[in-house]
Amino acid sequence: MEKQKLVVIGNGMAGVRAVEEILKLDPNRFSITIFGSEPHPNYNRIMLSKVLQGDTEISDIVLNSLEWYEENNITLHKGEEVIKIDRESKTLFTNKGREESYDKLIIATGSNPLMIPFKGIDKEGVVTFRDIADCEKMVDASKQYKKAAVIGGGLLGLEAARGLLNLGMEVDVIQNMPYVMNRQLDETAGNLLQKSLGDQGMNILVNHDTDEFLGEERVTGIRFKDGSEIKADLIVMAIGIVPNTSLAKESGLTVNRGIAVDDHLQTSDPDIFSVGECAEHRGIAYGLVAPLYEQGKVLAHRILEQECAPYEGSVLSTQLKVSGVDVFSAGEFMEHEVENAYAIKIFDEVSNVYKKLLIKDEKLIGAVLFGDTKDGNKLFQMIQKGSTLEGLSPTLFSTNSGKEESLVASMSDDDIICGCNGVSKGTICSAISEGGLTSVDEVKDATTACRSCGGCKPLVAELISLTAGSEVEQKEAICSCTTLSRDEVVAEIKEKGLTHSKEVMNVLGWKNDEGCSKCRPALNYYLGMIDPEQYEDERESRFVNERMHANIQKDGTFSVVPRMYGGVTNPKELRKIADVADKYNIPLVKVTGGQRLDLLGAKKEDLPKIWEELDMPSGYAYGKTLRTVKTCVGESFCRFGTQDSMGLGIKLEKKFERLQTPHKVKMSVSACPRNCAESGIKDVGIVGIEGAFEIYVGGNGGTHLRAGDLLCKVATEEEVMEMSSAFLQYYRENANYLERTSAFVERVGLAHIKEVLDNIDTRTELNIRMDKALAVTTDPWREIIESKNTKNELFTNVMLQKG
Ligand SMILES: Cc1cc2nc3c(=O)[nH]c(=O)nc-3n(C[C@H](O)[C@H](O)[C@H](O)COP(=O)(O)OP(=O)(O)OC[C@H]3O[C@@H](n4cnc5c(N)ncnc54)[C@H](O)[C@@H]3O)c2cc1C
Ligand SMILES: NC(=O)c1ccc[n+]([C@@H]2O[C@H](COP(=O)([O-])OP(=O)(O)OC[C@H]3O[C@@H](n4cnc5c(N)ncnc54)[C@H](O)[C@@H]3O)[C@@H](O)[C@H]2O)c1
Ligand code: SF4
Ligand code: FES
Repeated sequence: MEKQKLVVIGNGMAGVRAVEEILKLDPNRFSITIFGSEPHPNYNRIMLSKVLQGDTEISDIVLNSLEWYEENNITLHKGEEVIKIDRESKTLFTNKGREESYDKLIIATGSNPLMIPFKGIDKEGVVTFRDIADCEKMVDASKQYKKAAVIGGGLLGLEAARGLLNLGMEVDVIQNMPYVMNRQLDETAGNLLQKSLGDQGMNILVNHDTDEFLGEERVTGIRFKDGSEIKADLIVMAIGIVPNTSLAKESGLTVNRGIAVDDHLQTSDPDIFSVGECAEHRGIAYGLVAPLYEQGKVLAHRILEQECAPYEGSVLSTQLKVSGVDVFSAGEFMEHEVENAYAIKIFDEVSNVYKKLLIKDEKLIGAVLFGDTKDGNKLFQMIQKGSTLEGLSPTLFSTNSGKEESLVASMSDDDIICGCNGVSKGTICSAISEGGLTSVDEVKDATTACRSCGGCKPLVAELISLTAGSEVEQKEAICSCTTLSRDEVVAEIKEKGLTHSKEVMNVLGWKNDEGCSKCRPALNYYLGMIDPEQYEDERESRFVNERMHANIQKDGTFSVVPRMYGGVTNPKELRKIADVADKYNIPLVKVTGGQRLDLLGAKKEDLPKIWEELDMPSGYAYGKTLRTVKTCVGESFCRFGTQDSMGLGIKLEKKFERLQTPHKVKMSVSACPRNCAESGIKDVGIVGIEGAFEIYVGGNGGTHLRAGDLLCKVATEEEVMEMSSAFLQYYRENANYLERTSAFVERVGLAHIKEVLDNIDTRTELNIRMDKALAVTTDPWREIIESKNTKNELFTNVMLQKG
């Protein structure tokens, strides 16, 4: 039988997923052609937020590679826009002059960003956030401009704002309502979120109605209706979306807000279907992938004339993709907007945990969670099923964030783990046991779970542990270029004697020959850690700060922090610093939390001269290395001091300076339990007690505040040096790249670390390997000053890459 011709307009997430569903059911029925106006294969639009935030790269977010289209005999016309549909002759016309006939047509043209015609909206510097091109525009703008304003405090606006902050811009978020995410949260949760984002550096202006964009050719600011103004040289419009229906409308299909479809995604023309954000089903045009993927499944059955339950609409759940903020909303969220509904609320103002459940007819109809969202999935299931509150775990009403048992074990097989892709616990568990799967990426390939927003990864990882149990250790691939975990990669490097990142990628069958932003720096670290004597550092694999040996600042200048061992300095050093600050017009000299001086605002081209004139070692304030050893004044001056904290701190810093570690390491020494040097929140913190020292490990004073665990008590400074060295070497050899000691200690367990380090032979071997690693380190500033080539390459003629 000759194949029917299926044409899809729109090469986005919903259209291509519908095609995948069709191919799954019957790969031979249609000859398939897809038109996409973007010049890319289908990519994960959701992850653009993460690209902007610097967590991943464009190359990592492709969902269907060009090979996939080829393997499935799909003709893809990318970068080509369909401009007309002639339903009479069943023919399409494109902007490149092509005519294409069809038997069946799917319209999956998505949405356009909503634009309000504010005066001045056509000025340069006003952008939307919808596709790769928009993302690139924002990244480019951030290199030249400083002040961004995002109009719209919804999911998109807040994710864009976080990205722009990460790109070094100052960001105002303009919201015309009393609080942010008003379409998903009540006021209490909205205010908590606002506070938390404010703490991250976002300046949120609520109840602000934009009147006009100011400036000549390029925007320079915004005037509000109350007459007030702010400066802005980049404006991102994120005030919602409008279904892209113009083609459908012009061809005479029934269009309301979106293209009207029935419960089988058929439009008013029996040979034309529509799916995704452009389609309107029972009056709703959805803007999240989960419903669009559900639609794709039903469409596939219908177009292949196979039996399938109709699509009856979806309940929505959302999560904001901004790290450090846990917020969840599903179903109804305003009790007074639903007749006869009431709410159960808990608000712990100390830990900032808020939970609200909405109930009607004793059934759960909605939930809002802030600060502790791990029950989100379970609640979402209950809302979808219309469950009663019976059987609701009492832990749901706890505000003890993060400490309770996870609920994944208690979920039933038909509970959905991956909301975006509708994958149940049962499906994932079967795939794990039948396929012997051990990594999240393998589960993704086998089931599609984790393929969209990635929010379900922790649950999938937990299921791998639960299902595979002790037989298989749960593993997570180091990045999407490979299915191998960190431990496997390290073992292979050792066993096969691999010496370069490229060689690792080749020999271990990397999917992407060039690697990605995750694996390149990680491999560079692992190779150096395994064979410090032979390995040559691959500078190009490092993040920008580490390549430049200085921290890049918002305005493109750099900061210079020379070493001050133990936070101790002298008049000679201070004079040199003052002279350099004067000579190179350093705008700000700041005392850091690590007890040293930071020269902020240095010009890139001045860095080598500044280093040379300072003639002090690099303080590595930019590196995945030992940063500082903070000390209290101790017995020399303090009447409580029982130990020489400064002396010991200087010894530690001199020993471990320049040590490459999986993430930054901070140490400190306090000479009594009053702990003036904050030893309880350092990666390695020493506390002097009568006649002995306590060593604490895994402390963290940053975003994830954690008190260190007492590793041991020792009597002498020599033992402190030996034990700290053994711990740090064990961490270097066993932690994942970019894993802080706090996460490492929690993951492997203090008891395990104690057991390893209690063994005198192991401890000695760790110390020997540590000494080998330290023996080959040199001061990077001095190295650059002495190498004309590196100096030229880095400081005269290079473009900075994002890193
Ligand atoms: C930054 C960002 C973050 C997001 N985060 C989330 C999230 O966390 N969770 C979630 O569920 N959803 C999220 N979304 C929404 C989600 O990405 C969309 O719901 C989804 O991509 C919609 O799929 P679609 O196929 O309908 O539209 P699109 O993915 O937009 O695809 C439509 C495609 O059709 C093409 N097209 C349009 N007209 C034509 C034409 N005439 N000819 C040829 N091609 C045409 C367009 O260029 C586009 O590539 C996010 C969206 C953005 C922008
Ligand atoms: N994490 C996620 O799930 C996620 C992330 C990004 C985008 N998305 C989806 O992308 C789509 C677009 O997101 P969005 O945030 O633009 O839409 P939205 O409709 O969710 O939010 C728009 C926000 O802009 C505000 N607004 C409207 N007009 C305004 C004006 N004139 N001035 C200031 N503020 C104004 C609204 O009050 C609202 O808070 C949505 O479908 C969303 O679900 C989802
Ligand atoms: S930690 Fe103890 S010894 Fe050190 S300065 Fe504070 S009080 Fe003095
Ligand atoms: S929940 Fe979004 S990918 Fe699984």
